[in-house]
Amino acid sequence: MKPFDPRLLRTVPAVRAPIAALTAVGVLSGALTVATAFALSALVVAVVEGAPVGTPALWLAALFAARALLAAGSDIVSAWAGAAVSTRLRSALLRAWGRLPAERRPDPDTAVTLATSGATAVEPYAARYLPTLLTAALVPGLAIATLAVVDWPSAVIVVLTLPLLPVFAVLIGKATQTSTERRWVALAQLSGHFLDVVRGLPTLVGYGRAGHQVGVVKEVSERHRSATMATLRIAFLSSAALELLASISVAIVAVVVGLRLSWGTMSLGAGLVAILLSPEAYWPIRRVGAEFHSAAGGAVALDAILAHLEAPNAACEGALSGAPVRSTPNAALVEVEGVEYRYAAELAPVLRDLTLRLAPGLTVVTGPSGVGKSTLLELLAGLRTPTRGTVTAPAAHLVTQRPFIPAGTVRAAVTLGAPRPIPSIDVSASPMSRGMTSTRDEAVWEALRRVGLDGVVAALPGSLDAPLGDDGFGLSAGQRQRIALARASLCTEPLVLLDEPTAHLDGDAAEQAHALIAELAERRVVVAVTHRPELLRLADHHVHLEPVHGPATELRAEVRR
Ligand SMILES: Nc1ncnc2c1ncn2[C@@H]1O[C@H](COP(=O)(O)OP(=O)(O)OP(=O)(O)O)[C@@H](O)[C@H]1O
Repeated sequence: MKPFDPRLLRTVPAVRAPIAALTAVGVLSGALTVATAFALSALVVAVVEGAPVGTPALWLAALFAARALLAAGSDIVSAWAGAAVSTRLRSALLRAWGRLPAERRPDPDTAVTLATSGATAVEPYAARYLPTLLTAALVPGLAIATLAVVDWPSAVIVVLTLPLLPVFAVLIGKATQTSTERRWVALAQLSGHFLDVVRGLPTLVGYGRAGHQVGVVKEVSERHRSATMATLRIAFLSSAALELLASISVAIVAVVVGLRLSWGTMSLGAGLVAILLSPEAYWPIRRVGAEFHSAAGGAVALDAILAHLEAPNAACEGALSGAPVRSTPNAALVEVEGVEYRYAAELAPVLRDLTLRLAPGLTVVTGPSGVGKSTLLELLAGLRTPTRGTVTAPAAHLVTQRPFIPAGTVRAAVTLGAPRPIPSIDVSASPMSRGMTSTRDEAVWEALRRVGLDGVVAALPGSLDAPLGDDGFGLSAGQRQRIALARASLCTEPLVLLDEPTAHLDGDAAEQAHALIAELAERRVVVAVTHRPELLRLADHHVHLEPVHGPATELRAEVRR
């Protein structure tokens, strides 16, 4: 954990302006403090000597007002800067992960922690700690230089005692680093575990094991609590230690000034300025110590976030250096050349030495469970990178076994991923006229009609605007599949990949869906993994995968009808 990580300014250039503005505010406020010390001592001297107090009092009031205005302005700028930094880091992370193939993306626990609490934790680091650090590099110099002019012995005392503060701050910082890292690991475990529990809740409830998770979450939370308390203990102790050191140093200056005043070797004005100014030399460094503790979590999070933001570059370099990966032709050509795929280096390959050339039309992929059919679709979609060989494919639209349905309206679920505007389609055959308000809605109704869902949606309150819960809550498995197929019919990608698209459909619904798939295959390359003989009968090409030697899969047959 470095006190200052210049990668933040490099990777998120947008933060430079707010940090510079906050630093300028800090330095200006330091300069005003020096001026206030002079005005205050002039006022006291005037009172003691019975001189007119109007001018110094006016100056003092003006300086106090300016400092109050600056403090308010700095709060506003720092709140804005903090929010801007975390928002930009979050979107940079999501963009970077979106560009990566699935197997290079971080695991969901890490991703959730970094993009939520991680990015938020950087706020105090960027908005408070960094400006304070830069202010602390400038303001003590200003205070010491002024002291040297007004009263050089006081300046010497400050110069000799000031370095003790950073030395102690570094020693305490080392202890904080370990405890902060421990707290961060505990937080990642807590959120990861919580995510797993939420995901598996239906299964846990089904097996009567949900109650047990309460104890597990409690135990992980307890670990997080004790790690947080350890960090807070160090933070409070270190602040107290730095305060004590600074107070002793200021007391030394005050005692020496007092003695010299009593001996008559120093004027009252110079003595007052020395006593008022010397705390200003220590104050910014003490504040750095305090801010460091509130920003320590952010510094660790920032380190992890920047490592993730820099990783995609490394991945791109790997691709350019000749590793076999997917290439994207302009034509709708789909080729798989000598492909091997392993989920992890230590695991046996799932696919091995697979070579395919897929022509326009419907290709049906069959094979026993676990043979690697879904893996093949993910390779064709570019979500996975082959460990050996090449995949050449145009942009693809993938319908997975359990399609994702966003929370929102039926319209949003059907048009997810559809181009804007939706390409015009022939709706003359559509009997559905209710609720048609625009060309986009007409296309949505037509897509729903093709999968036999138009009647169901029209009967819903709000029809296309009917709300759907999280991940399509409220839809049956078959309706979810039909919405995904309707979505596929609106997409324009030249390659359509369907993983068991009609597994949950029977009778008429399956027949309608098969007809739609065959229709899609008239214009594009459609690859469907299925166990249904009805869909196989419609296929132009058939690819059968079989495990041959051990766990690896080889292509057993490619039959052209
Ligand atoms: N994330 C993963 N990590 C490790 N192994 C995996 C992972 N996902 C799948 N596998 C393994 O890869 C093999 C192929 O899985 P895949 O889902 O491609 O099979 P499939 O032919 O589509 O099966 P099904 O017909 O049951 O859907 C299986 O043995 C599976 O256990």
